[in-house]
Amino acid sequence: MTDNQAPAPLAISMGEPAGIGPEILLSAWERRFSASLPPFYVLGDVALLRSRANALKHDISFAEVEPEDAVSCFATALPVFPLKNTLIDQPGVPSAMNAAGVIEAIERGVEHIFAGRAAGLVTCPIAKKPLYDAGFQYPGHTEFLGYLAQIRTGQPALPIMMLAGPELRTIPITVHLSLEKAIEQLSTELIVNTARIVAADLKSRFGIANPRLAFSGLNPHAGEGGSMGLDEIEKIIPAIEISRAEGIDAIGPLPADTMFHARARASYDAALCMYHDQALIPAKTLAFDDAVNVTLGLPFIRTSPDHGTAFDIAGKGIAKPDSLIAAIRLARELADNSIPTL
Ligand SMILES: NC(=O)c1ccc[n+]([C@@H]2O[C@H](COP(=O)([O-])OP(=O)(O)OC[C@H]3O[C@@H](n4cnc5c(N)ncnc54)[C@H](O)[C@@H]3O)[C@@H](O)[C@H]2O)c1
Ligand SMILES: N[C@H](C(=O)O)[C@H](O)COP(=O)(O)O
Repeated sequence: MTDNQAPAPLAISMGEPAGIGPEILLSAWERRFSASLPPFYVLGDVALLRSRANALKHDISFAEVEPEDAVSCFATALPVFPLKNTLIDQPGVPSAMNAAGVIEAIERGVEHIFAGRAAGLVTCPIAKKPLYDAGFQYPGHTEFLGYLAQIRTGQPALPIMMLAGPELRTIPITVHLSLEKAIEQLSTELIVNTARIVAADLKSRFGIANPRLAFSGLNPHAGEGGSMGLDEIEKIIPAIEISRAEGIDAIGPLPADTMFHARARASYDAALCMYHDQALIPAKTLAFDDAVNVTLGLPFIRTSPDHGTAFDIAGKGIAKPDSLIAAIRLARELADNSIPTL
């Protein structure tokens, strides 16, 4: 970007076509003025978006564009960068046939960011199963984006999932694994590496000068002194001690059942949790409509709504765009405030 150019727009991948991604995109664009949304373009399939708009009676104009033209047409038409792969339009019925297009949208978003054509990537939800059925090797966006960053920079990436809502930020240290495998994967090294990235990104991207991190226990009552499990003594406490020695303001291990009430939340800026549900249940319970999934540890900005594909309501026109709107706003804020690392 030069001094007299508008900042690059945000790219939004359309996500799973059979889910609510297409319709929340339409609704978000319709609220572009009332919600003061920054310009964005969709990496998607115009025919599918148009057909969903017609079915749901949205009166929307579409413009097939290159990213550079998205800002100028954003006020009057929903800008769409067309994918090479076409997508089947069957709300509520996911198909592995759409996997190539779903993956292409994410890849192109990253390509546009590295080319300076997009300021950040917002991803609409994907369903993991149809992608796995088509041979996709990554648990979700988070790990796939880490891979894409790594092949572009040549640097190893440890992408970290964070759910950020108005009152709580949580990080699952292990993510899309069975509980049994999550416990196996949990290690002092993984906890320490995660804490380093969280502390660094809360400083550089979220403007928190000295982030306070709270670590959960794994077992009931954080192990009750070793009588309900040894993971706290063997893995978590050593990780907290290493983090403190590195200058991170770290507390814990805290019993996970009592660390999310309002008074407890006031004592930290982010909660590092040992497995997926420990982190995502409080985040989504407190702020399902407002929380955003942010990937830390990447050399670019990526946000996403906190919810999934919601097949049960896809195509019905009742999906709320609020979390997507929050994800768009946060991506713009982070892109504008972060120190560029590309
Ligand atoms: N970022 C992502 O890509 C992402 C995130 C979470 C889940 N998923 C995927 O989504 C699929 C479905 O997951 P799930 O059923 O556990 O969760 P979900 O978030 O899709 O749905 C849970 C419940 O919330 C409702 N809901 C979700 N979003 C809504 C919205 N915007 N407005 C109104 N109601 C909404 C749904 O109708 C459903 O009743 C899975 O395949 C999962 O892998 C993807
Ligand atoms: N576990 C996440 C959630 O429920 O919000 C999720 O599936 C998203 O994962 P990716 O952003 O890695 O696709």
